[in-house]
Amino acid sequence: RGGPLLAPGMQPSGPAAAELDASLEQYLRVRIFKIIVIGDSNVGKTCLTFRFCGGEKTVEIEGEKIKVQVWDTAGQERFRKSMVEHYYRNVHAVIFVYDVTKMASFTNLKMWIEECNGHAVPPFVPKVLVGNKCDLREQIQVPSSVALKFADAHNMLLFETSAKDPKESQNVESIFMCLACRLKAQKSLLYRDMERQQGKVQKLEFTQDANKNSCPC
Ligand SMILES: Nc1nc2c(ncn2[C@@H]2O[C@H](COP(=O)(O)OP(=O)(O)OP(=O)(O)O)[C@@H](O)[C@H]2O)c(=O)[nH]1
Repeated sequence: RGGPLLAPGMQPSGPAAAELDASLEQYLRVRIFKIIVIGDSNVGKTCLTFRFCGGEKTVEIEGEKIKVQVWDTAGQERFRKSMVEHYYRNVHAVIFVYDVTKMASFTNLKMWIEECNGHAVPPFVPKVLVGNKCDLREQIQVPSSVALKFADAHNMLLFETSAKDPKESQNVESIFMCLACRLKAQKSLLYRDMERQQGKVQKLEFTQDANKNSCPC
């Protein structure tokens, strides 16, 4: 990628060819995970996305490079209409965001979940709930206990964080890393399943695989 195109007869040989092969193989092997960020307008979706290295980052999990692509969506209806199909297409994970200082943004989550389900996002697609703006301690309207109950009921993990507080940047990072780990764990199960169908693996080892990925969450 990015290098000159070589005419037939000018192909590199020896170590140069091996290097080219290795980098091509590595390039082709990088899997891309698409994560979308959803929630009311002004809850901090764009700020959270930017905290995660401007929205795209290649991470290494268990020796495998994975490109995590975060799609920031618009909360306002008038901006969403034309784009919404595009956002949900082939999505690998979903992050629902609310503002801990705005109860309405929390109660509206039901509507966002319905929208997500309405776009046929399969149930196995991992979803997490993020309560943003925790730095505004005096203005908190959504108690953690209520959010946790909601997250449990919808089979999601809950993260409370702040996209503005630099001390929380590690926490923001761990939201995306957690999803990347889960996705990688899912994919390796898929690969094992395919190998099993081809008679290469005798038994599926779900627990062992999950442990191997040492997910931070
Ligand atoms: N105090 C505080 N303000 C935040 C935080 N995250 C975002 N903001 C502010 O909240 C406002 C909205 O942030 P955005 O990231 O644009 O929100 P959004 O959800 O992308 O909004 P839409 O694009 O309208 O859907 C901005 O003024 C941000 O500076 C946070 O963690 N703490």
